[in-house]
Amino acid sequence: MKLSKCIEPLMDYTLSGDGDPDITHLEIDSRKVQPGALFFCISGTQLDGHQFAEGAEKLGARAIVAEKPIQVKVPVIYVSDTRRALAVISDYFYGQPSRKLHMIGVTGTNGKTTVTHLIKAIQDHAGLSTGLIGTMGIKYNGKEVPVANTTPESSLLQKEFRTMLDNGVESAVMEVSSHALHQGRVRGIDYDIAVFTNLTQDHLDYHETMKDYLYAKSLLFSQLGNTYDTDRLKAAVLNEDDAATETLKHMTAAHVLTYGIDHQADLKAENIRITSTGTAFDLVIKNKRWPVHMKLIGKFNIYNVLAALSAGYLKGLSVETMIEAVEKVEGVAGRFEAVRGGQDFTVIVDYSHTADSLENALQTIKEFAQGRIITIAGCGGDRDRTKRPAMAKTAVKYSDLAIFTSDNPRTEDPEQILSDMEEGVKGEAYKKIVDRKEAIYYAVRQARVHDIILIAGKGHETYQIIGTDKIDFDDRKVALEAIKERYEA
Ligand SMILES: CC(=O)N[C@H]1[C@@H](OP(=O)(O)OP(=O)(O)OC[C@H]2O[C@@H](n3ccc(=O)[nH]c3=O)[C@H](O)[C@@H]2O)O[C@H](CO)[C@@H](O)[C@@H]1O[C@H](C)C(=O)N[C@@H](C)C(=O)N[C@H](CCC(=O)O)C(=O)O
Ligand SMILES: Nc1ncnc2c1ncn2[C@@H]1O[C@H](COP(=O)(O)OP(=O)(O)OP(=O)(O)O)[C@@H](O)[C@H]1O
Ligand SMILES: N[C@H](CCC[C@H](N)C(=O)O)C(=O)O
Ligand SMILES: [Mg+2]
Repeated sequence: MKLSKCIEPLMDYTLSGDGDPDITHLEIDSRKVQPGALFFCISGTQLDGHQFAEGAEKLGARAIVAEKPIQVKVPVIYVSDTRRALAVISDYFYGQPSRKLHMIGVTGTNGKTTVTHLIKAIQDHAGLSTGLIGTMGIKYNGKEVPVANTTPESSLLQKEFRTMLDNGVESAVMEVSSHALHQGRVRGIDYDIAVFTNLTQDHLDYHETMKDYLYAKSLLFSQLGNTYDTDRLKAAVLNEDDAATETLKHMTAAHVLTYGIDHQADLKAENIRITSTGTAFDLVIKNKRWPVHMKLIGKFNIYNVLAALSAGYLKGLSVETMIEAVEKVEGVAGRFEAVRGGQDFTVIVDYSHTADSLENALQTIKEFAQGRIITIAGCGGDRDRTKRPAMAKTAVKYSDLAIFTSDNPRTEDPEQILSDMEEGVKGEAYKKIVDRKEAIYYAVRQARVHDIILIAGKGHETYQIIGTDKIDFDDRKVALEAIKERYEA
Protein backbone atom coordinates (compact mmCIF):
# COMPACT_ATOMS: atom_id res chain seq x y z
CA MET A 1 0.00 0.00 0.00
CA LYS A 2 1.32 3.47 -0.87
CA LEU A 3 2.33 5.61 2.13
CA SER A 4 -0.20 8.27 1.10
CA LYS A 5 -2.97 5.66 1.29
CA CYS A 6 -1.74 4.26 4.63
CA ILE A 7 -2.10 7.65 6.26
CA GLU A 8 -5.52 8.45 4.77
CA PRO A 9 -7.35 7.68 8.05
CA LEU A 10 -5.14 10.04 10.07
CA MET A 11 -6.96 13.25 10.92
CA ASP A 12 -4.06 15.34 12.06
CA TYR A 13 -0.42 14.99 10.98
CA THR A 14 2.51 16.79 9.37
CA LEU A 15 4.45 15.17 6.58
CA SER A 16 8.15 15.85 6.24
CA GLY A 17 10.26 14.62 3.31
CA ASP A 18 9.46 13.55 -0.23
CA GLY A 19 8.25 10.44 -1.94
CA ASP A 20 5.37 8.04 -1.68
CA PRO A 21 6.96 4.64 -1.06
CA ASP A 22 5.20 1.30 -1.06
CA ILE A 23 4.66 0.06 2.48
CA THR A 24 4.70 -3.71 2.98
CA HIS A 25 4.34 -3.94 6.76
CA LEU A 26 3.95 -1.94 9.97
CA GLU A 27 6.57 -2.26 12.71
CA ILE A 28 7.20 -0.87 16.19
CA ASP A 29 10.40 -2.78 16.97
CA SER A 30 13.47 -1.68 15.03
CA ARG A 31 15.00 -5.13 15.52
CA LYS A 32 12.22 -6.65 13.42
CA VAL A 33 12.24 -4.10 10.60
CA GLN A 34 12.52 -5.49 7.08
CA PRO A 35 12.73 -3.56 3.81
CA GLY A 36 9.36 -1.92 3.12
CA ALA A 37 8.38 -1.20 6.73
CA LEU A 38 6.53 1.80 8.07
CA PHE A 39 8.27 2.20 11.44
CA PHE A 40 6.45 3.73 14.41
CA CYS A 41 8.51 5.37 17.17
CA ILE A 42 6.76 4.55 20.45
CA SER A 43 7.55 6.46 23.64
CA GLY A 44 7.53 3.42 25.88
CA THR A 45 7.67 2.78 29.60
CA GLN A 46 11.32 1.62 29.40
CA LEU A 47 12.74 3.06 26.21
CA ASP A 48 12.05 5.76 23.68
CA GLY A 49 11.43 4.27 20.24
CA HIS A 50 12.59 7.53 18.60
CA GLN A 51 16.18 6.58 19.35
CA PHE A 52 15.80 3.58 17.03
CA ALA A 53 14.54 5.53 14.02
CA GLU A 54 17.92 5.62 12.27
CA GLY A 55 18.47 1.92 12.93
CA ALA A 56 15.07 1.18 11.45
CA GLU A 57 15.93 3.27 8.39
CA LYS A 58 19.18 1.36 7.92
CA LEU A 59 17.28 -1.93 7.96
CA GLY A 60 14.96 -0.71 5.20
CA ALA A 61 12.10 1.23 6.81
CA ARG A 62 10.63 3.31 3.95
CA ALA A 63 8.90 5.86 6.19
CA ILE A 64 8.64 6.65 9.89
CA VAL A 65 5.84 7.82 12.16
CA ALA A 66 7.11 9.92 15.07
CA GLU A 67 5.98 12.26 17.83
CA LYS A 68 9.14 14.37 18.00
CA PRO A 69 11.90 15.45 15.61
CA ILE A 70 14.10 12.70 14.19
CA GLN A 71 16.93 12.87 11.67
CA VAL A 72 16.30 10.46 8.80
CA LYS A 73 16.21 10.65 5.00
CA VAL A 74 12.94 8.79 4.48
CA PRO A 75 9.55 10.56 4.83
CA VAL A 76 8.42 11.19 8.40
CA ILE A 77 4.79 11.53 9.49
CA TYR A 78 4.61 13.59 12.66
CA VAL A 79 1.61 12.91 14.91
CA SER A 80 0.80 13.73 18.53
CA ASP A 81 0.41 10.07 19.58
CA THR A 82 2.20 7.31 17.65
CA ARG A 83 0.36 4.48 19.43
CA ARG A 84 -2.95 6.01 18.36
CA ALA A 85 -1.66 6.41 14.81
CA LEU A 86 -0.48 2.79 14.88
CA ALA A 87 -3.97 1.59 15.86
CA VAL A 88 -5.74 3.74 13.26
CA ILE A 89 -3.34 2.89 10.43
CA SER A 90 -3.24 -0.84 11.29
CA ASP A 91 -7.01 -1.09 11.15
CA TYR A 92 -7.03 0.61 7.74
CA PHE A 93 -3.92 -1.15 6.34
CA TYR A 94 -5.47 -4.59 6.95
CA GLY A 95 -8.87 -3.60 5.52
CA GLN A 96 -10.79 -3.07 8.78
CA PRO A 97 -11.16 -6.80 9.45
CA SER A 98 -12.85 -6.39 12.84
CA ARG A 99 -15.88 -4.86 11.11
CA LYS A 100 -16.43 -8.14 9.30
CA LEU A 101 -15.82 -10.47 12.25
CA HIS A 102 -18.22 -11.06 15.12
CA MET A 103 -15.91 -9.49 17.72
CA ILE A 104 -15.95 -10.29 21.42
CA GLY A 105 -13.62 -8.64 23.94
CA VAL A 106 -13.28 -9.96 27.48
CA THR A 107 -11.82 -7.85 30.24
CA GLY A 108 -11.55 -8.05 34.05
CA THR A 109 -8.88 -8.92 36.61
CA ASN A 110 -9.42 -12.67 36.67
CA GLY A 111 -11.06 -15.21 34.38
CA LYS A 112 -10.33 -13.69 30.95
CA THR A 113 -8.40 -16.67 29.61
CA THR A 114 -11.00 -19.10 30.94
CA VAL A 115 -13.97 -17.13 29.56
CA THR A 116 -12.40 -16.69 26.12
CA HIS A 117 -11.63 -20.43 25.91
CA LEU A 118 -15.21 -21.21 26.92
CA ILE A 119 -16.61 -18.84 24.29
CA LYS A 120 -14.44 -20.43 21.63
CA ALA A 121 -15.56 -23.92 22.71
CA ILE A 122 -19.22 -22.87 22.66
CA GLN A 123 -19.08 -21.08 19.31
CA ASP A 124 -17.01 -23.77 17.58
CA HIS A 125 -19.47 -26.39 18.85
CA ALA A 126 -22.36 -24.31 17.49
CA GLY A 127 -20.64 -24.20 14.08
CA LEU A 128 -19.33 -20.65 14.27
CA SER A 129 -15.64 -20.77 13.38
CA THR A 130 -13.89 -18.82 16.14
CA GLY A 131 -10.43 -17.36 16.54
CA LEU A 132 -8.93 -16.75 19.98
CA ILE A 133 -6.35 -14.23 21.18
CA GLY A 134 -5.01 -14.10 24.72
CA THR A 135 -2.49 -15.19 27.34
CA MET A 136 -2.18 -18.66 25.83
CA GLY A 137 -1.54 -17.36 22.32
CA ILE A 138 -3.52 -17.02 19.12
CA LYS A 139 -5.59 -20.03 18.06
CA TYR A 140 -7.84 -20.69 15.07
CA ASN A 141 -8.48 -23.53 12.63
CA GLY A 142 -6.20 -25.77 14.70
CA LYS A 143 -3.31 -23.30 14.23
CA GLU A 144 -1.47 -21.80 17.21
CA VAL A 145 0.75 -18.70 17.28
CA PRO A 146 2.58 -17.79 20.52
CA VAL A 147 2.29 -14.20 21.77
CA ALA A 148 4.40 -12.12 24.15
CA ASN A 149 1.45 -10.16 25.53
CA THR A 150 -2.06 -11.20 26.59
CA THR A 151 -3.33 -8.45 24.30
CA PRO A 152 -0.80 -7.85 21.53
CA GLU A 153 -0.01 -4.48 19.96
CA SER A 154 -2.60 -3.13 17.50
CA SER A 155 -0.52 -3.90 14.39
CA LEU A 156 -0.28 -7.60 15.28
CA LEU A 157 -3.93 -7.73 16.32
CA GLN A 158 -5.19 -6.29 13.05
CA LYS A 159 -2.86 -8.49 11.02
CA GLU A 160 -4.16 -11.57 12.81
CA PHE A 161 -7.81 -10.53 12.32
CA ARG A 162 -7.10 -10.19 8.59
CA THR A 163 -5.50 -13.66 8.43
CA MET A 164 -8.41 -15.09 10.39
CA LEU A 165 -10.93 -13.56 7.97
CA ASP A 166 -8.97 -14.82 4.98
CA ASN A 167 -9.07 -18.29 6.50
CA GLY A 168 -12.81 -18.45 7.01
CA VAL A 169 -12.94 -17.47 10.67
CA GLU A 170 -16.29 -15.82 11.48
CA SER A 171 -15.81 -14.62 15.02
CA ALA A 172 -12.84 -13.54 17.12
CA VAL A 173 -12.80 -13.64 20.90
CA MET A 174 -9.98 -11.95 22.74
CA GLU A 175 -8.69 -11.04 26.18
CA VAL A 176 -8.40 -7.31 26.58
CA SER A 177 -5.92 -6.36 29.29
CA SER A 178 -6.04 -3.06 31.12
CA HIS A 179 -2.54 -2.25 29.80
CA ALA A 180 -3.83 -2.72 26.26
CA LEU A 181 -6.85 -0.49 26.89
CA HIS A 182 -4.72 2.20 28.46
CA GLN A 183 -2.15 2.08 25.65
CA GLY A 184 -4.84 2.00 22.96
CA ARG A 185 -3.72 -1.36 21.55
CA VAL A 186 -7.40 -2.16 20.83
CA ARG A 187 -8.40 1.26 19.52
CA GLY A 188 -10.44 0.98 16.33
CA ILE A 189 -11.56 -2.59 16.96
CA ASP A 190 -15.26 -2.83 16.26
CA TYR A 191 -16.43 -4.99 19.15
CA ASP A 192 -19.92 -6.47 19.06
CA ILE A 193 -19.81 -7.81 22.58
CA ALA A 194 -17.72 -6.66 25.54
CA VAL A 195 -17.61 -8.98 28.54
CA PHE A 196 -16.63 -8.01 32.08
CA THR A 197 -15.52 -10.69 34.57
CA ASN A 198 -14.58 -8.87 37.79
CA LEU A 199 -12.37 -6.19 39.25
CA THR A 200 -10.02 -6.79 42.15
CA GLN A 201 -6.56 -5.54 42.95
CA ASP A 202 -3.75 -6.05 40.45
CA HIS A 203 -1.38 -4.03 38.28
CA LEU A 204 -1.14 -1.08 40.66
CA ASP A 205 2.45 -0.72 39.51
CA TYR A 206 1.06 0.44 36.17
CA HIS A 207 -2.30 2.00 37.05
CA GLU A 208 -1.72 4.16 40.06
CA THR A 209 -5.04 3.66 41.81
CA MET A 210 -7.97 1.24 41.62
CA LYS A 211 -9.94 4.11 40.12
CA ASP A 212 -7.43 4.43 37.27
CA TYR A 213 -7.47 0.66 36.83
CA LEU A 214 -11.27 0.63 36.60
CA TYR A 215 -11.16 3.56 34.20
CA ALA A 216 -8.83 1.60 31.89
CA LYS A 217 -11.16 -1.42 32.01
CA SER A 218 -14.17 0.80 31.34
CA LEU A 219 -12.69 1.97 28.03
CA LEU A 220 -13.78 -1.34 26.49
CA PHE A 221 -17.37 -0.50 27.39
CA SER A 222 -17.31 3.17 26.51
CA GLN A 223 -15.89 2.45 23.06
CA LEU A 224 -18.62 -0.14 22.49
CA GLY A 225 -21.57 1.25 20.63
CA ASN A 226 -19.53 3.70 18.57
CA THR A 227 -21.20 1.61 15.99
CA TYR A 228 -20.15 1.49 12.34
CA ASP A 229 -23.00 -0.79 11.31
CA THR A 230 -26.32 -0.03 12.95
CA ASP A 231 -27.72 -3.46 12.09
CA ARG A 232 -25.28 -5.17 14.41
CA LEU A 233 -26.27 -5.60 18.04
CA LYS A 234 -23.73 -4.08 20.41
CA ALA A 235 -23.92 -5.43 23.93
CA ALA A 236 -22.08 -5.37 27.24
CA VAL A 237 -22.11 -8.56 29.32
CA LEU A 238 -21.71 -7.56 32.96
CA ASN A 239 -21.24 -9.43 36.24
CA GLU A 240 -24.13 -8.32 38.47
CA ASP A 241 -22.30 -9.57 41.58
CA ASP A 242 -19.29 -7.28 41.06
CA ALA A 243 -19.36 -3.74 42.42
CA ALA A 244 -17.69 -2.28 39.32
CA THR A 245 -20.64 -3.26 37.14
CA GLU A 246 -22.61 -0.24 38.30
CA THR A 247 -19.96 2.07 36.84
CA LEU A 248 -19.67 0.09 33.62
CA LYS A 249 -23.44 0.28 33.08
CA HIS A 250 -23.09 4.05 33.09
CA MET A 251 -20.10 3.97 30.77
CA THR A 252 -21.71 2.16 27.86
CA ALA A 253 -24.29 3.23 25.33
CA ALA A 254 -24.77 -0.40 24.32
CA HIS A 255 -27.40 -2.93 25.35
CA VAL A 256 -26.61 -4.60 28.71
CA LEU A 257 -27.02 -8.27 29.60
CA THR A 258 -26.16 -9.33 33.15
CA TYR A 259 -25.15 -12.60 34.77
CA GLY A 260 -24.77 -13.51 38.42
CA ILE A 261 -25.25 -15.88 41.30
CA ASP A 262 -25.95 -13.72 44.34
CA HIS A 263 -27.99 -10.97 42.66
CA GLN A 264 -30.90 -11.04 40.24
CA ALA A 265 -29.51 -11.22 36.70
CA ASP A 266 -30.52 -12.09 33.13
CA LEU A 267 -28.51 -15.32 33.28
CA LYS A 268 -28.38 -16.76 36.76
CA ALA A 269 -26.93 -19.88 38.43
CA GLU A 270 -28.88 -21.54 41.22
CA ASN A 271 -28.73 -24.78 43.17
CA ILE A 272 -24.92 -24.98 43.05
CA ARG A 273 -23.04 -28.15 43.98
CA ILE A 274 -19.22 -28.28 43.93
CA THR A 275 -17.10 -31.42 44.22
CA SER A 276 -13.46 -32.23 43.55
CA THR A 277 -14.37 -33.56 40.10
CA GLY A 278 -16.86 -31.03 38.85
CA THR A 279 -19.59 -28.49 39.43
CA ALA A 280 -23.34 -28.73 38.92
CA PHE A 281 -25.85 -25.88 38.83
CA ASP A 282 -29.14 -24.80 37.28
CA LEU A 283 -28.94 -22.14 34.61
CA VAL A 284 -31.96 -19.84 34.89
CA ILE A 285 -32.95 -17.48 32.07
CA LYS A 286 -36.34 -15.77 32.15
CA ASN A 287 -37.84 -18.39 34.52
CA LYS A 288 -36.63 -21.26 32.34
CA ARG A 289 -34.21 -23.70 33.94
CA TRP A 290 -31.49 -25.97 32.50
CA PRO A 291 -29.32 -28.33 34.57
CA VAL A 292 -25.58 -28.01 33.89
CA HIS A 293 -22.95 -30.59 34.96
CA MET A 294 -19.48 -29.41 34.12
CA LYS A 295 -15.96 -30.61 34.76
CA LEU A 296 -14.71 -27.13 35.69
CA ILE A 297 -14.42 -26.73 39.44
CA GLY A 298 -15.41 -23.84 41.69
CA LYS A 299 -17.89 -21.02 42.07
CA PHE A 300 -15.58 -18.69 40.14
CA ASN A 301 -15.84 -21.01 37.17
CA ILE A 302 -19.63 -20.75 37.29
CA TYR A 303 -19.18 -17.01 36.79
CA ASN A 304 -16.86 -17.73 33.87
CA VAL A 305 -19.39 -20.11 32.31
CA LEU A 306 -22.25 -17.64 32.82
CA ALA A 307 -20.21 -14.92 31.13
CA ALA A 308 -19.47 -17.20 28.17
CA LEU A 309 -23.07 -18.37 27.91
CA SER A 310 -24.22 -14.74 27.94
CA ALA A 311 -22.04 -13.96 24.92
CA GLY A 312 -23.44 -16.97 23.06
CA TYR A 313 -26.98 -16.09 24.09
CA LEU A 314 -26.58 -12.63 22.57
CA LYS A 315 -25.40 -14.26 19.36
CA GLY A 316 -28.64 -16.27 19.36
CA LEU A 317 -27.04 -19.68 19.94
CA SER A 318 -29.27 -22.42 21.36
CA VAL A 319 -28.93 -22.79 25.12
CA GLU A 320 -28.93 -26.59 24.85
CA THR A 321 -26.07 -26.54 22.31
CA MET A 322 -24.08 -24.16 24.49
CA ILE A 323 -24.54 -26.36 27.57
CA GLU A 324 -23.40 -29.42 25.58
CA ALA A 325 -20.22 -27.54 24.70
CA VAL A 326 -19.59 -26.37 28.28
CA GLU A 327 -20.08 -29.89 29.64
CA LYS A 328 -17.37 -31.19 27.31
CA VAL A 329 -14.73 -28.64 28.37
CA GLU A 330 -12.01 -30.44 30.33
CA GLY A 331 -10.52 -27.23 31.67
CA VAL A 332 -7.96 -24.72 30.58
CA ALA A 333 -4.27 -25.62 30.88
CA GLY A 334 -2.75 -24.45 34.15
CA ARG A 335 -6.08 -23.35 35.61
CA PHE A 336 -6.96 -25.65 38.49
CA GLU A 337 -5.13 -28.42 36.63
CA ALA A 338 -4.64 -31.64 38.57
CA VAL A 339 -1.21 -33.30 38.43
CA ARG A 340 -1.67 -37.05 38.42
CA GLY A 341 1.40 -39.13 39.26
CA GLY A 342 -0.44 -41.95 41.04
CA GLN A 343 0.01 -40.27 44.45
CA ASP A 344 -2.47 -40.61 47.36
CA PHE A 345 -2.77 -36.82 47.77
CA THR A 346 -3.97 -34.15 45.35
CA VAL A 347 -1.73 -31.68 43.52
CA ILE A 348 -3.34 -28.73 41.75
CA VAL A 349 -1.49 -26.23 39.57
CA ASP A 350 -3.32 -22.93 39.24
CA TYR A 351 -2.63 -19.54 37.66
CA SER A 352 -3.86 -17.52 40.64
CA HIS A 353 -1.48 -14.59 40.81
CA THR A 354 -3.69 -12.07 42.62
CA ALA A 355 -5.07 -12.17 46.18
CA ASP A 356 -8.60 -12.54 44.87
CA SER A 357 -7.88 -15.43 42.51
CA LEU A 358 -5.84 -17.16 45.22
CA GLU A 359 -8.74 -16.73 47.62
CA ASN A 360 -11.15 -18.19 45.06
CA ALA A 361 -8.91 -21.17 44.37
CA LEU A 362 -8.41 -21.84 48.09
CA GLN A 363 -12.08 -21.38 48.98
CA THR A 364 -12.92 -23.91 46.30
CA ILE A 365 -10.36 -26.36 47.65
CA LYS A 366 -11.76 -25.85 51.19
CA GLU A 367 -15.15 -27.02 49.94
CA PHE A 368 -13.94 -30.52 49.16
CA ALA A 369 -10.70 -30.91 51.14
CA GLN A 370 -10.55 -33.99 53.32
CA GLY A 371 -6.93 -33.58 54.40
CA ARG A 372 -4.63 -30.61 54.98
CA ILE A 373 -4.16 -27.79 52.51
CA ILE A 374 -0.56 -27.00 51.52
CA THR A 375 -0.15 -23.86 49.43
CA ILE A 376 2.90 -22.81 47.45
CA ALA A 377 2.67 -19.15 46.47
CA GLY A 378 4.98 -16.46 45.16
CA CYS A 379 4.67 -13.07 43.50
CA GLY A 380 6.04 -11.86 40.19
CA GLY A 381 8.86 -9.34 40.12
CA ASP A 382 8.55 -6.02 38.24
CA ARG A 383 4.83 -6.17 38.94
CA ASP A 384 2.42 -4.70 41.51
CA ARG A 385 4.23 -4.81 44.87
CA THR A 386 1.16 -3.95 46.87
CA LYS A 387 -0.51 -7.27 46.09
CA ARG A 388 2.33 -9.22 47.74
CA PRO A 389 1.32 -8.96 51.45
CA ALA A 390 -2.31 -9.58 50.52
CA MET A 391 -1.43 -12.74 48.60
CA ALA A 392 0.68 -14.00 51.49
CA LYS A 393 -2.15 -13.32 53.92
CA THR A 394 -4.62 -15.23 51.79
CA ALA A 395 -2.25 -18.19 51.44
CA VAL A 396 -1.77 -18.39 55.21
CA LYS A 397 -5.46 -17.86 56.00
CA TYR A 398 -6.63 -20.94 54.09
CA SER A 399 -3.65 -23.26 54.46
CA ASP A 400 -2.40 -25.69 57.06
CA LEU A 401 1.04 -25.12 55.57
CA ALA A 402 1.86 -22.05 53.45
CA ILE A 403 5.15 -22.08 51.57
CA PHE A 404 6.35 -18.82 50.05
CA THR A 405 8.65 -19.12 47.09
CA SER A 406 9.71 -17.33 43.90
CA ASP A 407 7.34 -16.82 40.97
CA ASN A 408 9.05 -14.95 38.10
CA PRO A 409 11.39 -12.63 40.05
CA ARG A 410 12.40 -10.90 36.80
CA THR A 411 14.86 -8.10 37.60
CA GLU A 412 13.95 -7.88 41.29
CA ASP A 413 15.78 -9.54 44.17
CA PRO A 414 13.81 -12.74 44.99
CA GLU A 415 14.53 -12.31 48.71
CA GLN A 416 13.09 -8.81 48.62
CA ILE A 417 9.89 -10.04 46.96
CA LEU A 418 9.52 -12.63 49.74
CA SER A 419 10.13 -9.95 52.38
CA ASP A 420 7.34 -7.89 50.80
CA MET A 421 5.06 -10.91 51.10
CA GLU A 422 6.06 -11.46 54.73
CA GLU A 423 4.85 -7.96 55.61
CA GLY A 424 1.32 -9.34 55.35
CA VAL A 425 1.78 -12.27 57.73
CA LYS A 426 3.78 -10.94 60.67
CA GLY A 427 3.59 -13.35 63.61
CA GLU A 428 1.96 -16.09 61.54
CA ALA A 429 3.33 -19.53 60.68
CA TYR A 430 4.66 -20.15 57.19
CA LYS A 431 7.73 -21.50 55.45
CA LYS A 432 10.00 -19.66 53.07
CA ILE A 433 11.93 -21.49 50.32
CA VAL A 434 13.32 -19.16 47.67
CA ASP A 435 13.97 -21.86 45.07
CA ARG A 436 10.65 -22.85 43.46
CA LYS A 437 11.75 -26.37 42.61
CA GLU A 438 12.89 -26.98 46.17
CA ALA A 439 9.58 -25.59 47.47
CA ILE A 440 7.59 -28.00 45.31
CA TYR A 441 9.77 -30.96 46.33
CA TYR A 442 9.40 -29.96 49.99
CA ALA A 443 5.59 -29.79 49.73
CA VAL A 444 5.41 -33.16 48.02
CA ARG A 445 7.60 -34.75 50.70
CA GLN A 446 5.38 -33.27 53.44
CA ALA A 447 2.04 -34.38 51.94
CA ARG A 448 0.02 -37.07 53.68
CA VAL A 449 -2.88 -39.10 52.34
CA HIS A 450 -5.84 -36.89 51.21
CA ASP A 451 -3.83 -33.66 51.55
CA ILE A 452 -4.15 -31.09 48.78
CA ILE A 453 -1.15 -29.16 47.46
CA LEU A 454 -1.97 -25.97 45.57
CA ILE A 455 0.90 -24.69 43.43
CA ALA A 456 -0.24 -21.17 42.61
CA GLY A 457 0.90 -18.38 40.30
CA LYS A 458 2.47 -19.85 37.19
CA GLY A 459 -0.21 -22.16 35.79
CA HIS A 460 0.55 -23.03 32.16
CA GLU A 461 3.88 -21.17 32.10
CA THR A 462 6.74 -23.36 30.95
CA TYR A 463 9.45 -20.99 32.05
CA GLN A 464 10.73 -18.98 34.97
CA ILE A 465 12.13 -15.49 34.45
CA ILE A 466 15.08 -14.80 36.74
CA GLY A 467 16.86 -11.55 35.99
CA THR A 468 16.55 -11.32 32.23
CA ASP A 469 17.03 -15.07 31.73
CA LYS A 470 14.10 -17.26 30.82
CA ILE A 471 14.77 -20.79 32.01
CA ASP A 472 12.68 -23.94 31.44
CA PHE A 473 10.32 -24.46 34.34
CA ASP A 474 6.91 -26.10 34.38
CA ASP A 475 5.17 -26.51 37.77
CA ARG A 476 3.33 -29.57 36.45
CA LYS A 477 6.52 -31.33 35.35
CA VAL A 478 8.42 -30.41 38.49
CA ALA A 479 5.55 -31.71 40.65
CA LEU A 480 5.49 -34.99 38.71
CA GLU A 481 9.26 -35.39 39.18
CA ALA A 482 8.88 -34.69 42.91
CA ILE A 483 6.08 -37.25 43.20
CA LYS A 484 8.20 -39.79 41.33
CA GLU A 485 11.16 -39.16 43.61
CA ARG A 486 9.03 -39.55 46.71
CA TYR A 487 7.62 -42.89 45.65
CA GLU A 488 10.99 -44.19 44.52
CA ALA A 489 12.62 -43.18 47.78
C1 LIG B 1 4.53 -2.15 30.58
C2 LIG B 1 4.03 -2.49 29.23
O1 LIG B 1 2.86 -2.53 28.99
N1 LIG B 1 4.97 -2.77 28.31
C3 LIG B 1 4.57 -3.08 26.94
C4 LIG B 1 4.92 -1.92 26.05
O2 LIG B 1 6.30 -1.74 26.10
P1 LIG B 1 6.91 -0.33 26.33
O3 LIG B 1 5.95 0.73 25.87
O4 LIG B 1 7.38 -0.23 27.72
O5 LIG B 1 8.17 -0.41 25.34
P2 LIG B 1 9.69 -0.09 25.66
O6 LIG B 1 10.39 -1.33 26.02
O7 LIG B 1 9.80 1.10 26.55
O8 LIG B 1 10.20 0.31 24.18
C5 LIG B 1 9.67 1.46 23.49
C6 LIG B 1 9.63 1.16 22.02
O9 LIG B 1 10.97 0.97 21.55
C7 LIG B 1 11.00 -0.13 20.68
N2 LIG B 1 12.35 -0.68 20.60
C8 LIG B 1 12.99 -1.15 21.71
C9 LIG B 1 14.26 -1.69 21.61
C10 LIG B 1 14.91 -1.71 20.35
O10 LIG B 1 16.03 -2.17 20.19
N3 LIG B 1 14.23 -1.23 19.28
C11 LIG B 1 12.97 -0.72 19.37
O11 LIG B 1 12.41 -0.31 18.37
C12 LIG B 1 9.97 -1.08 21.28
O12 LIG B 1 9.53 -2.03 20.34
C13 LIG B 1 8.87 -0.09 21.68
O13 LIG B 1 8.03 0.13 20.57
O14 LIG B 1 4.57 -2.18 24.72
C14 LIG B 1 5.17 -3.36 24.19
C15 LIG B 1 4.66 -3.51 22.75
O15 LIG B 1 3.28 -3.59 22.74
C16 LIG B 1 4.80 -4.56 25.03
O16 LIG B 1 5.36 -5.75 24.51
C17 LIG B 1 5.25 -4.34 26.45
O17 LIG B 1 4.83 -5.42 27.20
C18 LIG B 1 5.78 -5.92 28.17
C19 LIG B 1 6.52 -7.13 27.56
C20 LIG B 1 5.03 -6.38 29.41
O18 LIG B 1 5.57 -7.03 30.26
N4 LIG B 1 3.77 -6.03 29.50
C21 LIG B 1 2.87 -6.46 30.54
C22 LIG B 1 2.94 -5.60 31.78
C23 LIG B 1 1.48 -6.38 29.94
O19 LIG B 1 1.19 -5.58 29.08
N5 LIG B 1 0.65 -7.26 30.38
C24 LIG B 1 -0.71 -7.33 29.91
C25 LIG B 1 -1.43 -8.45 30.63
C26 LIG B 1 -1.74 -8.18 32.05
C27 LIG B 1 -2.89 -9.08 32.47
O20 LIG B 1 -2.97 -10.22 31.98
O21 LIG B 1 -3.72 -8.67 33.27
C28 LIG B 1 -0.75 -7.77 28.45
O22 LIG B 1 -1.71 -7.42 27.74
O23 LIG B 1 0.13 -8.54 28.06
N1 LIG C 1 -14.05 -15.51 37.52
C1 LIG C 1 -13.01 -15.62 38.33
N2 LIG C 1 -12.97 -14.95 39.50
C2 LIG C 1 -11.93 -15.03 40.33
N3 LIG C 1 -10.85 -15.80 40.09
C3 LIG C 1 -10.82 -16.49 38.93
C4 LIG C 1 -11.90 -16.44 38.00
N4 LIG C 1 -11.58 -17.23 36.96
C5 LIG C 1 -10.38 -17.73 37.20
N5 LIG C 1 -9.92 -17.31 38.39
C6 LIG C 1 -8.62 -17.58 39.02
O1 LIG C 1 -7.68 -16.76 38.34
C7 LIG C 1 -6.65 -17.55 37.73
C8 LIG C 1 -6.38 -17.00 36.36
O2 LIG C 1 -7.50 -17.26 35.53
P1 LIG C 1 -7.49 -16.81 34.02
O3 LIG C 1 -6.20 -17.19 33.44
O4 LIG C 1 -8.72 -17.29 33.37
O5 LIG C 1 -7.54 -15.22 34.24
P2 LIG C 1 -6.97 -14.04 33.37
O6 LIG C 1 -7.87 -12.90 33.65
O7 LIG C 1 -6.84 -14.45 31.98
O8 LIG C 1 -5.52 -13.77 33.94
P3 LIG C 1 -4.34 -12.85 33.25
O9 LIG C 1 -4.61 -11.47 33.73
O10 LIG C 1 -3.08 -13.38 33.78
O11 LIG C 1 -4.46 -12.99 31.78
C9 LIG C 1 -7.18 -18.98 37.72
O12 LIG C 1 -6.14 -19.88 37.82
C10 LIG C 1 -8.12 -19.01 38.91
O13 LIG C 1 -7.43 -19.28 40.08
N1 LIG D 1 -0.56 -11.22 33.10
C1 LIG D 1 0.06 -11.27 34.37
C2 LIG D 1 0.59 -12.64 34.57
C3 LIG D 1 1.30 -12.84 35.90
C4 LIG D 1 1.83 -14.23 36.05
C5 LIG D 1 2.77 -14.42 37.19
N2 LIG D 1 3.35 -15.72 37.06
C6 LIG D 1 3.85 -13.34 37.21
O1 LIG D 1 4.85 -13.55 36.54
O2 LIG D 1 3.69 -12.34 37.91
C7 LIG D 1 1.14 -10.21 34.44
O3 LIG D 1 1.93 -10.10 33.51
O4 LIG D 1 1.15 -9.49 35.42
MG1 LIG E 1 -5.28 -14.32 30.66
